[in-house]
Amino acid sequence: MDPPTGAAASPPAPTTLRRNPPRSARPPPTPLPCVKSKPALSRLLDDAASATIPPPERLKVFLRIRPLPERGCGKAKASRKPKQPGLVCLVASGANSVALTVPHSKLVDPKRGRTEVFDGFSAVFSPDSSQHDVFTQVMNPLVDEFLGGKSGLLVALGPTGSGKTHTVFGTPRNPGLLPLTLRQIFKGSSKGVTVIQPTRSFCLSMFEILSEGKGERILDLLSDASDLVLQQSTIKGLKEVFIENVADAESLVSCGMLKRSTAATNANSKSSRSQCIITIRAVHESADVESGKSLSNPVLTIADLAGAERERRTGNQGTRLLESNFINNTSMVFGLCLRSLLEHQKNKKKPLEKHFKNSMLTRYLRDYLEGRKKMTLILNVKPGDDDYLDTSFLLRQASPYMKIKYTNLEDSSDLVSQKRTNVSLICQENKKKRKVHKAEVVTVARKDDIDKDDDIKIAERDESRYKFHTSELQRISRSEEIMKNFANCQGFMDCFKAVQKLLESENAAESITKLLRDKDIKIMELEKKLKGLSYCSCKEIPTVDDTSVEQKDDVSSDQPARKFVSLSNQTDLGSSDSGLNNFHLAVEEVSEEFTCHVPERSSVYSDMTGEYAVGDTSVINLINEELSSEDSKSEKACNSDAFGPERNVEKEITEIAIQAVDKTLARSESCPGGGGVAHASSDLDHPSDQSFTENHVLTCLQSERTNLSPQFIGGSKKSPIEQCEEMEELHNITVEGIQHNVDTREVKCHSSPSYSQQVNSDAVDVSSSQSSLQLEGMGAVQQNPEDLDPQSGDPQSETCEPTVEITIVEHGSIQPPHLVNDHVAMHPCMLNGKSSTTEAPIVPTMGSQAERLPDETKDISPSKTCNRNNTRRRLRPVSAMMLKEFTGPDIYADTKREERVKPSSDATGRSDRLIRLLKDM
Ligand SMILES: Nc1ncnc2c1ncn2[C@@H]1O[C@H](COP(=O)(O)OP(=O)(O)OP(=O)(O)O)[C@@H](O)[C@H]1O
Repeated sequence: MDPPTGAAASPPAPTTLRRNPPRSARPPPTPLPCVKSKPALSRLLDDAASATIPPPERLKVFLRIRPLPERGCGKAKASRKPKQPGLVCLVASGANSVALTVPHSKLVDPKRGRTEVFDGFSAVFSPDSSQHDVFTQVMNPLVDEFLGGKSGLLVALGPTGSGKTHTVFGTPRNPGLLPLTLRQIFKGSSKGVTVIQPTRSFCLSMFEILSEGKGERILDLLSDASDLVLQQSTIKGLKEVFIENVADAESLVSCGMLKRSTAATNANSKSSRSQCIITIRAVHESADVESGKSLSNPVLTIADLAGAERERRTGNQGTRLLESNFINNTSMVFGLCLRSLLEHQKNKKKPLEKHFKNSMLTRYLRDYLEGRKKMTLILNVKPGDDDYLDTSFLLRQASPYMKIKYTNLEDSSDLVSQKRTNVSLICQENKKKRKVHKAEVVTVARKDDIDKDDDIKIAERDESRYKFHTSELQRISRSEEIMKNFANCQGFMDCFKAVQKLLESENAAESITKLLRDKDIKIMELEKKLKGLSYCSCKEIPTVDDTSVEQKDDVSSDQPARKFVSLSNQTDLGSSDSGLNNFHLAVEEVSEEFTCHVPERSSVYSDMTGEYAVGDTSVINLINEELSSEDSKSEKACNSDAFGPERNVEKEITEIAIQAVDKTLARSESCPGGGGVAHASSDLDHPSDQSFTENHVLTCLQSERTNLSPQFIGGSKKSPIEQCEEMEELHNITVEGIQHNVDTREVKCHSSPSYSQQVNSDAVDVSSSQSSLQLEGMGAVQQNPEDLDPQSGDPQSETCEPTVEITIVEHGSIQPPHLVNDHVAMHPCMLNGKSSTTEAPIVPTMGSQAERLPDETKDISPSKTCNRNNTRRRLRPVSAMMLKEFTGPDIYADTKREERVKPSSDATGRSDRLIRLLKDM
């Protein structure tokens, strides 16, 4: 055995001055006796108590200083030089203390050295201490307790290359603590106090915890089995080999050491890469018969931890570096557990942290790390200056562990009862914790599970809680997603609703707009009707105006004459009173219109400007003169007879108009532009023009008969209802008949020269015989085959004149043929010298049908289009007049309306006169 280490074996004292006293190396001051303060009785009791109750056992911490490495040790053989005395930083200053001196290379101020004394160790072994010395002081107490039935643990700590493996295992020549322990076990108690029962056997197991990537694994060093599983503090599947003698045991250990993971580093040629744990379990084959108690199975555990490594020193890379991390982490966790235990013992309020969970080693050694079993630490340090940091770190870290006390050591004699006691103690402690931390339900619940037997339940509970929280988190995240989607959908729905509302509002706006348009249209129609009514009420005979305008359309420059003609019609159909008034208004209107048209005509007909202006003005003057002279007569006649004088006024007005027009024409014939008459007649030569004119007139009648009716009837002084009925019947019948006749004639004019017979037959079918005669006469005159152009087949210009004349005369008065000629000649188209037969029919039809105008008047000068708007509605009364003149007697032939027919008899008379005129022509 090695000689016990002592002060003689320690290196020489450092030469550096101790400027700073050691912190905790000094023993605590002995309390001074206070005789006066305590009575004698109490002092006696204290002494007795101190004598009977030993102080609580503390954690034993031994310090072994390895000798300086020799030259050529490991990979660092070349780099390491033999240490010279005085180059060490750590020396044993006492049996229980060491002095750590800061090397000069580490000093900030080289002149100022600094030495730290670490005291309180159970023993300090100098570099020259033998293995036996270490075993005697470190391992014998543990072996004795083990053999006495108590479990114990020895852990070798220290940086790499500090001699841990050497201390534990040693060499064949210089065996370490484990071989010595085995020898001691089989030898028996060193002191001979306790004799091991022959019935007890021992089992040896050996395994290592090494890193596997970033994890850990347990490897059985005594078997070839696969990885072991750590459950609580028990390793499942660990092989335990019964050892019967020291040789077998040492053989097993030797085999295990061969399997241990080691590697060469810059710090150690055979550096341990794993935590190696050897357990010796004592197995009692029979119970203690005398005591009647089942003997416990103590376990003696020896752990050779891998030393902490500094990367700079080791130069590890790759796998070695991972191993270094694992080693350092395990060492750190081990130290944290001890520190936590120490803190907890110092301050009970501080919870015992569960750092043991962070590594397999600490989990396996939980009972020891939590102070329930005895543990002994042996710190291996290197004294060289180069190892100052490692040494200093270990001393600073592990020196406080010696303060750890064992107050709740388990009864090794009865493991079952000890376990129950432990459980009860832990439960009591947990109850206290529950009372203190009632509010912290979760933490308290977790603290309730300190009992190691409940670890499975804790794990299951944690797992269930984890699953529950995971499911809750998933549910919450799903709910959040749903809410987000719903929010998006809600926003989309809001947008959609807003769009729908917009569409609805747009639709409503459109419908309202349509309604407004309809209302506007209705309002405009009503306004038109109102204007028409007001116009009728003002002039009493609206047809007069229409007639006059129609003539104005035909010949714009002949408006004064047409006014008179219309006025004659008006007086013929209207009342005498209103007729006179309207006559004045018409005269004024004629004068105004004439004045307004003068520039237009002058611009268009430049060669006729002066004459026409003079002629028209003279006509107006003549009309005014005649009106002024005849005004008084008309008023008297109107007052005397409601209907009779109307005829007189009509005749008078007609005569006045004829006279005025005659005068005008007489003047115009004398002018150079008078040739326009013949020219105009030539434009109307074509029979189709006649038919076209009539056709348009009838078309106007069809389209505007509702408007014509009140106007037309308004002049007959009938009740509104009667007038409406009469006019409706009149137009419904006459329009169809005349339309048919005119269409027939139009066709006949272009197709066959014998069309007159057909026309006659149609006329007989539709209208009365009288009207048929008129139509026949017209047709005979218009479409006499003899009058047709021999070349083109078209009727010559002369044949058209009566037709035009008839049209004008039928308006209410008999007019001389020259008036008609003049009427036609005044048409701008004629005056422009356009002799095209296709343009001639435009004269009466320009305003009758707006739809035909664009096609039919493309070649018409702009001056012609100026009057189109006015000519539209002013042809209607003319047609109406014609209808009344030609069809009135036939329509009113009904016996029930004999009285109504009476007024039409006058028209019949006029028709007769018209026919006679035609015949005369
Ligand atoms: N007290 C001692 N007397 C003689 N040699 C020693 C002593 N301590 C250690 N050694 C030698 O130092 C070298 C390293 O020792 P050891 O392998 O035991 O260190 P270690 O702390 O186990 O290192 P690691 O943690 O890397 O395994 C070994 O060759 C060993 O023989």
